[in-house]
Amino acid sequence: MAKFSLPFNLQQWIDEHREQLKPPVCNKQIFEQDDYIVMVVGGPNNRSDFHYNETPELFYQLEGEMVLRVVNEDAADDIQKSYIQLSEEIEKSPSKAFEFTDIAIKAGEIFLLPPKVLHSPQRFEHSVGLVVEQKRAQGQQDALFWFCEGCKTPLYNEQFTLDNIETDLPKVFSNFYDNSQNCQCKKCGHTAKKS
Ligand SMILES: N/C(C(=O)O)=C(/C=C\C=O)C(=O)O
Ligand SMILES: [Fe+2]
Repeated sequence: MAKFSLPFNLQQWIDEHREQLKPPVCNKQIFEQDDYIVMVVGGPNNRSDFHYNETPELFYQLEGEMVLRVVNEDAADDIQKSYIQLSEEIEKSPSKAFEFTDIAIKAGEIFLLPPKVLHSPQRFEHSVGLVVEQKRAQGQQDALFWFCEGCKTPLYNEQFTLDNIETDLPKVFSNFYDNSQNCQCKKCGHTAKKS
């Protein structure tokens, strides 16, 4: 027989787990069963990366406000690009600056991010949101990208298999920050700092 947890009070769950929503990502999964990845995410988080996800992400902001910074290289461009397309473009034009748009998501608002749109969640103090993602299919890979804060050109990216959404992202953060060559912009010399 399938195992499932009985309905519970989400606000009470949040109140009991608030202290566990810690940077850099501040996320905690609320179900063990993993057909969907359902997370509560607090703030302030500490993220300068952009997430590439082959599947959609649903954001429902419960308390306070967050900003989802998305990459829009060029308004006329299709922003749902595969990892291969993105990395080929970066290889072809490594000094091309990317552009970003900030999407504010306020308490009570819901937002569905399409697959393959590079996004960087910026979460503020005293904010809490619910995020729902799909369990990744076999062979499907996520990636994290960093762009120079000075000249907006690509600094580093890494593909990875997402098995555990609480622990897999910080491992890639370390791969980026622990190598000073990744963090130094070859175009303008600005260095990304872990805050
Ligand atoms: N939506 C994400 C994301 O990284 O894509 C968040 C956090 C953890 C999930 O991976 C977020 O919204 O803060
Ligand atoms: Fe994401």
